[in-house]
Amino acid sequence: MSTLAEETEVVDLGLRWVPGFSSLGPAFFTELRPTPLPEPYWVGRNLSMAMELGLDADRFESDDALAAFTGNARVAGTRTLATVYSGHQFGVWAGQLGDGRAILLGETEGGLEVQLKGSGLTPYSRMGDGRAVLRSSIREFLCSEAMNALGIPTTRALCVTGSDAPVRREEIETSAVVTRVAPTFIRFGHFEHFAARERDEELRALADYVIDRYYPACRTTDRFNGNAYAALLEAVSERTAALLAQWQAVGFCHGVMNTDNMSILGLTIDYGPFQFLDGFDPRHICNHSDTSGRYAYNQQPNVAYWNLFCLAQALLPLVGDQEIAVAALESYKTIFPDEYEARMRAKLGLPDRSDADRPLIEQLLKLLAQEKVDYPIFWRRLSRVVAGDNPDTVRDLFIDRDGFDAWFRSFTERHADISPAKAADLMLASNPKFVLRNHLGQQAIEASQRKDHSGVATLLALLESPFEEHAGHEDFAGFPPDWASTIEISCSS
Ligand SMILES: Nc1ncnc2c1ncn2[C@@H]1O[C@H](COP(=O)(O)OP(=O)(O)OP(=O)(O)O)[C@@H](O)[C@H]1O
Ligand SMILES: [Mg+2]
Repeated sequence: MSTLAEETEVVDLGLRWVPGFSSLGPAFFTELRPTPLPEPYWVGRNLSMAMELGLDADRFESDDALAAFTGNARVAGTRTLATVYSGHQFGVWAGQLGDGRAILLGETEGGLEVQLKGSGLTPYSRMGDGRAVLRSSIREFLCSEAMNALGIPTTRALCVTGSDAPVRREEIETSAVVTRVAPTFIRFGHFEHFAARERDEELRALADYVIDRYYPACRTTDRFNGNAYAALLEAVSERTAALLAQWQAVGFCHGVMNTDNMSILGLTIDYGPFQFLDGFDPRHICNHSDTSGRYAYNQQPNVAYWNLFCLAQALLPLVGDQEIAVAALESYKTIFPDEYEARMRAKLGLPDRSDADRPLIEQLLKLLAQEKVDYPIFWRRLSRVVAGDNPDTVRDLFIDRDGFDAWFRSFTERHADISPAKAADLMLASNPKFVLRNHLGQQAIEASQRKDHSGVATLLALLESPFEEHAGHEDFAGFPPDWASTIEISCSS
């Protein structure tokens, strides 16, 4: 851990910083400096994120930026810190956790927090080394941006820097730092931390901060007799429901839905063992360490609700009434299915809702699951069929042709009164051609490990506009190779 007394180079990135999270006071964090990494190099840079941050493109390419985003130089105007949180991991109370390898640089004037993940030990590192490996940093970098381009709320990623400094996981790997961006990185676990310690004053300060900054409408609501904390719980619950609907519709498995990995803003956070489904298997478990399948794909909506229940428990001292707290979670049960159905309707090219939609979706999912049909390819091909391609391109994905034909007849009947051009447009904008499948990430990672970072840049460019055709890049939109199923992604990162 670098103490504040040590002197490091100071660089000016031309960004203006505001106190943000640090204004909450020292009960919420430890102020400290990142630990430098030797001889850093660029692995990936995201120019569009830099523009959103207000970071000048030339400055972003500079050695100053390389040093700043590795944690090797101090950024003028920042007060770097690691925050404390607790959480439930795999359904069990884990006690104090905290940013064990993430250090907050600060918040920009534009209201975005910038955080370095993998930047060294903190008081919350427990048994860890404070580092992140290149492999997992590239995955986080690419997936953050892929999710954003899919329109799914997420923390963002500005860049990845690497260093040959060794880190020990199952084997020796090299280190990297991913620079993440979000309005706030506050998690359910931050609230659980102060609730578990019965520190109501800090709990209230945190809730007030979150309401004032991110949910101001909770102050003026009539819901729950004007109980702002119940309104906050309801708002978080609704955002989480909408997020989960998007994950399920796109086929995203998070892999570690612990309460410390649940964003108070309903953002996807902590890209560890995540996976986009290849073949559609509702029981798919993407995390090799998740032996019981607690976080299997089809469990995610229920787990999110369970996690919201933990948040409700944490907020109970502020809400003041158990019945109100439970009532504030109630809308999850209607918003999740409604949002999910809306997403699936868009994937099916249906602009308006009908009672026939739910059975149409359910029958399709049953068919897809029966044969583990490739999920992204099915949807993209179906979109192209509505745009004019031969239906056999989809039919050929199924062994049970009769089953598919019966479903396709219902699908065609449902489309009878819909303009094919309109439906095709909706489908091609709802069913991505490019998703960050495990094997694509793996290829880019292996090249980067050989110091060829061009694969990261290529993937980023495709994933930043995943609904475009990108002629000449068909290889990135094809079936996964056989070896893809042997990739094991665990919590080790
Ligand atoms: N290599 C490490 N060194 C120190 N702490 C770690 C390390 N890996 C994980 N942790 C800590 O263990 C806890 C659980 O880790 P988890 O995998 O959920 O998070 P993470 O991937 O480190 O980060 P985040 O949730 O910020 O994306 C967190 O407190 C995290 O900071
Ligand atoms: Mg985490």
